[in-house]
Amino acid sequence: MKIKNICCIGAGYVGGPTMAVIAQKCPHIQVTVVDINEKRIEAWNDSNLEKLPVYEPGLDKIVGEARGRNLFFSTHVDQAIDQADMIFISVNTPTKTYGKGKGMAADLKYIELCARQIARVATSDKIVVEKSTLPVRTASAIKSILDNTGNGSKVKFQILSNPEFLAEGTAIEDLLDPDRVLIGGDTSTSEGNDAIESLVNIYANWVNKEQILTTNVWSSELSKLTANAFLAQRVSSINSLSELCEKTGADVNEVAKAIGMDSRIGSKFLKSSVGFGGSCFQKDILNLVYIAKSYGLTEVADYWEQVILMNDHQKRRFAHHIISTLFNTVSGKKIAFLGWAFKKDTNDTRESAAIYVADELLNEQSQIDVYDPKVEEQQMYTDLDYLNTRSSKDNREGLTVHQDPYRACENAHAIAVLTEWDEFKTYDWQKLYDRMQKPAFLFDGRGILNIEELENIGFVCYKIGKGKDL
Ligand SMILES: NC(=O)c1ccc[n+]([C@@H]2O[C@H](COP(=O)([O-])OP(=O)(O)OC[C@H]3O[C@@H](n4cnc5c(N)ncnc54)[C@H](O)[C@@H]3O)[C@@H](O)[C@H]2O)c1
Ligand SMILES: O=c1ccn([C@@H]2O[C@H](COP(=O)(O)OP(=O)(O)O[C@H]3O[C@H](CO)[C@@H](O)[C@H](O)[C@H]3O)[C@@H](O)[C@H]2O)c(=O)[nH]1
Repeated sequence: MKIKNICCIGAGYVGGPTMAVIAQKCPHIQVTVVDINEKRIEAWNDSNLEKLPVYEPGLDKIVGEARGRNLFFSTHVDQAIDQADMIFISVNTPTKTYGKGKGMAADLKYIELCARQIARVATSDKIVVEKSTLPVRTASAIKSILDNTGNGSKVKFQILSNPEFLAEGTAIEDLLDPDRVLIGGDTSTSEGNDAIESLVNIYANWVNKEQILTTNVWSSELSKLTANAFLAQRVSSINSLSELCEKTGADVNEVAKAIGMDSRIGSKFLKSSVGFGGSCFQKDILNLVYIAKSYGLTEVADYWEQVILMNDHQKRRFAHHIISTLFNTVSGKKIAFLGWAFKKDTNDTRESAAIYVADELLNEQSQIDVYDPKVEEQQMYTDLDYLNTRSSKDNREGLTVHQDPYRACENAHAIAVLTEWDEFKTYDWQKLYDRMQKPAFLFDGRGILNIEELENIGFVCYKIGKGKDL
């Protein structure tokens, strides 16, 4: 089947950039991205490309090129579903916050709503593509809803799994030049194979066929969770060793370089940090743990859960190190945060380590002053309020947001680097030092600053994973 019209449900961090790239690379296909969030759609349609709801390097240019030509953002979900030959579901699948599986399982209510809506609205055959990250075997639930509700008896549906592997901050490069594209489908029927081929042909407009991998649906669904678990495991592994480095006089960056040069290990994802964040790693590993438990695989579940426990420890450890270094009290002391996003080059803050470190320090009655080049003030308060640790009013009193890093650091007792934004390396650190309380402490949670230079200025420095010479 030659696809002419695509609908994507969910205009978020995945739906927006992914569809923008498909539209740019396939001018012959009309792509409509729909969302129930009117504000988000308005922002995607803003004539000022700096106001797009997702910040990603290079995204503005691609949206500018394709929008209005064959890329559209709309709130008319039913209409877009009905017109499409292929529907991507790219809605959020957060960790459940209630009921059975609370705190572990993926909440699939948005996925189910989409499936029911497609079944209700569709009047012609559709290929439905799972773009969201889903527990293994979700496709069978979607198929059952599609086949048994609405027009399901008259209209034929094929379900594909096409998980997205882009990382935020590099989404456009990842989409334009992916390591692989994974497509899972019903390989046992000719209709299933035709559907797979339709999607392969879309990606083949810019991705080499050798990099487009086709599998059965369950392998595809499980590979996504597995990839994230392996990546996060590397970060937790190196973070666990950062603590040992600090005790023994080793330097975690040197250790990472030394082991990463072994081609069997590889050098990527070995950067020790204040802990991984982002909307995916924690959620997807918890989901994997939940699935393993639900099959009675206790050892498998415990093995992967440790990746999360290590990450929680790393965030807490960083906050406690700040407190103990500042003479065991931060009450009334001003701590400047450089960075709030979960990594550089994104405005996304979901599960950012900064939120948890701030929460620990606010519990100790510290005053926090934050500067982040891309995160909006309101988002930081929403992140803290979401934890439900204290009142909104207390969060606003405890945390102040600045537009200027030098103002954020003025009179601070300490600076903590929580995100690895490149601009932090270019600051006039002497000027920052001069404006701070003394001793001026610096906690580099991302290992990006030149500690020797900062110590020469007079800073008392802590760099994650760097032990003192014994
Ligand atoms: N963020 C990433 O880097 C990333 C990468 C790969 C995969 N994923 C996966 O992709 C999925 C989406 O993630 P995201 O970060 O884009 O989420 P997001 O929260 O940024 O976007 C999801 C959007 O879906 C919309 N939505 C929810 N229900 C809807 C409905 N019934 N009809 C129309 N719109 C609806 C929401 O309003 C929201 O705008 C998740 O499953 C996630 O795990 C995310
Ligand atoms: O060596 C490293 C690498 C990453 N991180 C941290 O790990 C988190 C996640 O980073 P990254 O994986 O680069 O960003 P995400 O956007 O969360 O992307 C991950 O999650 C996505 C959602 O599922 C997947 O699509 C991607 O392939 C996967 O990399 C961030 O806090 C990083 O700072 C480290 O601390 N050290």
